[in-house]
Amino acid sequence: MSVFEKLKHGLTGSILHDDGCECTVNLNDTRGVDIKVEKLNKYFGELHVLQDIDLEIFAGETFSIIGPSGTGKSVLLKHIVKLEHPDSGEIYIDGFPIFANNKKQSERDYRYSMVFQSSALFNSLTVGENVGLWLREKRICKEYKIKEIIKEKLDQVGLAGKENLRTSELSGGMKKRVAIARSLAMNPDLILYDEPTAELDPVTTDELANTILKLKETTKNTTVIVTHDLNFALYISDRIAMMHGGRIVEVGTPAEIKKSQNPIVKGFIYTTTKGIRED
Ligand SMILES: Nc1ncnc2c1ncn2[C@@H]1O[C@H](COP(=O)(O)OP(=O)(O)OP(=O)(O)O)[C@@H](O)[C@H]1O
Repeated sequence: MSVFEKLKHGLTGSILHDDGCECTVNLNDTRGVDIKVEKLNKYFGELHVLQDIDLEIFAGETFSIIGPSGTGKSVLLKHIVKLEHPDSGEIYIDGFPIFANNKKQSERDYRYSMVFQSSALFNSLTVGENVGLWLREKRICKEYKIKEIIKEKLDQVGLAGKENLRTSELSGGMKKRVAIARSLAMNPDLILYDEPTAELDPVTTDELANTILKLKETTKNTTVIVTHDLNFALYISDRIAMMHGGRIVEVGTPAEIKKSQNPIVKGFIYTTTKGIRED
């Protein structure tokens, strides 16, 4: 399977040194990473999709990028995991320029994973097989340990005991949770979600929001979410950036975004919500 195929299925990683524990990678050393985007520009032909993007996402925070359709949110997210390359500018992860230098950053690189809009599960596999796929493929842990990890991750997303269900039997919300459990299997330092609430009904969206909030209590990773679901972003984020026309027009806490006097932000709030959830 090509790297791109793996990424399409939310699988990724950065597999490094053997630390002599029961897994070839020490999965317990998760940290949150700091992301600094500096003067990032991207063109697709004549289309200037990202225009001088400057942004800092702090280690461990849950950060959402909101904005109307076609403003470059997903393209920005793809740059963070190097699925796209900029025409100019740089992204620093923990101070390390990811485009300027291909050398390994330190003795312990960072691990990341992405949850795609479609969940992108393998339908021919069971829930447990989907969650353990990356660990098995990379032979990261012994089989008994992989089973433990699958159980733990399914527990964390509220799917305890569902290992043997066929993926095709699941509802959209359950698929999304399995996709998250699979992303968590490697204990990533950075987890990215592309439109996690797309295709979910309001109740399932609420459940997903609570799952992500609960995960925050037990994981140290940085979380970056691209969404046009403003209520969802306000509910789960530490901070939010609003994108419009390829630019970042506002960055702030949910309370600051709600009170923003920026006409673009006000317009977005007005047109996308029928009543913003109170704190
Ligand atoms: N690989 C590509 N080649 C050409 N144009 C692209 C490519 N990827 C994205 N675009 C264009 O870049 C612009 C921004 O796309 P992007 O997917 O980032 O939007 P978005 O803000 O995430 O909106 P949505 O929620 O609708 O996906 C769009 O006009 C899109 O058509």
